[in-house]
Amino acid sequence: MRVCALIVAAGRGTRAGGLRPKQWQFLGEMRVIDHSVAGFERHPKISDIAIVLHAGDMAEAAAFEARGITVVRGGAERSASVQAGLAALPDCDVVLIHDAARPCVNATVIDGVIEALHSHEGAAPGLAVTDALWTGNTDTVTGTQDRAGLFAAQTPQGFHRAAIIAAHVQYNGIAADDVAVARAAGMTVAITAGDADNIKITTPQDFARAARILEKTMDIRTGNGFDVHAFGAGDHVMLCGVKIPHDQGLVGHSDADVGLHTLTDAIYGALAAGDIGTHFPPSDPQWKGAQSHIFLRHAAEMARAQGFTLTHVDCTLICEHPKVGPHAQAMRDAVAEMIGIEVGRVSVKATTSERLGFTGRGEGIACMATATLVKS
Ligand SMILES: Nc1ccn([C@@H]2O[C@H](COP(=O)(O)OP(=O)(O)OP(=O)(O)O)[C@@H](O)[C@H]2O)c(=O)n1
Ligand SMILES: C[C@](O)(CO)[C@H](O)COP(=O)(O)O
Repeated sequence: MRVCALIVAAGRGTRAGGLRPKQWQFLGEMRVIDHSVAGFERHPKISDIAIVLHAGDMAEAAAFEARGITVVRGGAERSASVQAGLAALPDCDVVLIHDAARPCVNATVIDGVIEALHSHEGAAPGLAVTDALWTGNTDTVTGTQDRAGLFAAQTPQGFHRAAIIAAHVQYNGIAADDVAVARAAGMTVAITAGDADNIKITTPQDFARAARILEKTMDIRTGNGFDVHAFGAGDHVMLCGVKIPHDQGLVGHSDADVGLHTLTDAIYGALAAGDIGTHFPPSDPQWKGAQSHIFLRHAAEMARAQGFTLTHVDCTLICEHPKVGPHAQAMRDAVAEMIGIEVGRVSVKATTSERLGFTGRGEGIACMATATLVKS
């Protein structure tokens, strides 16, 4: 299932105040909209992102477009902005529609919506109302309201793409959200787990709340890895999961895939969880001749179990031969499959050492790698 995100940011933020609309104001180092977009950019299941901007903010479009994000001009009401975004959306099966004004969205909330869309036409996060509810005028309670069965609606609200486009076309009037539009068209919408931290910035006080939430929840880690294997007898080498015919092999306890070992160490490094030898000791005979994807999958699974999303890996192989370029795409595909992220987040490249040192003399292959992990 191909999943797109549509982030609406064309409102004027009148209730929040400030010199610029709320989505352009800063929360720490980044603007509100940047936090919201980053929540989807780093999510491994999101393939494309479109954002909707106000006509007066289109000067901001180029910076997003340079990152591969589709930008479209919004309308006077939120639902008009959503419709403009839906019309410009890249090809996908389902779309998650999110307020730019919700910068603290996390991967668990997004995952819940995506999961529910396998069995429902629509799905959106909600929080059961826990406070007592009153009706009132400005300073006096005029009545109470039963809270049973009431939910506070959040975004992202997810739908099968064709169905929500049709629902918006036939909707008359101004909708509170896309769930209202979907339900008016007869779609069923599942309620998934919302998060009290997934607040919408609406009033001036919400900026400080959102900043506290982001400070508390964001954990970004970078790990690096380095490994070397010597050439020995053989007729092929394994590099990043790809078998490459060569007049020598690489020597090692396992299949000696120097690329996968380095990537594995980069992930363990980001988790501060030792190195490949800690988890798969070379003294243990069960790993003799083992396929190295076992090690990389273990590291990626460990990251996931600790609540991290692997957002990017970058690996540089250092050798004179074999030539890596013709195999780089197959290597990227293989690594992406092993660690369960999009291939666009996997980089495999190579360099020579200009005939200097042990790699230059063709005695072995070295590799360095970086992995980025995010918990939000
Ligand atoms: N014509 C509009 C109105 C709203 N939005 C977006 O819809 C989200 C939720 O709307 P809301 O919080 O009501 O934002 P504003 O309309 O900007 O706020 P206000 O009502 O205070 O002016 C925001 O990300 C906002 O930018 C939009 O894209 N186009
Ligand atoms: C879509 C929404 O975020 C759901 O809670 C909300 O309805 C949009 O904002 P508004 O404050 O209701 O305009």
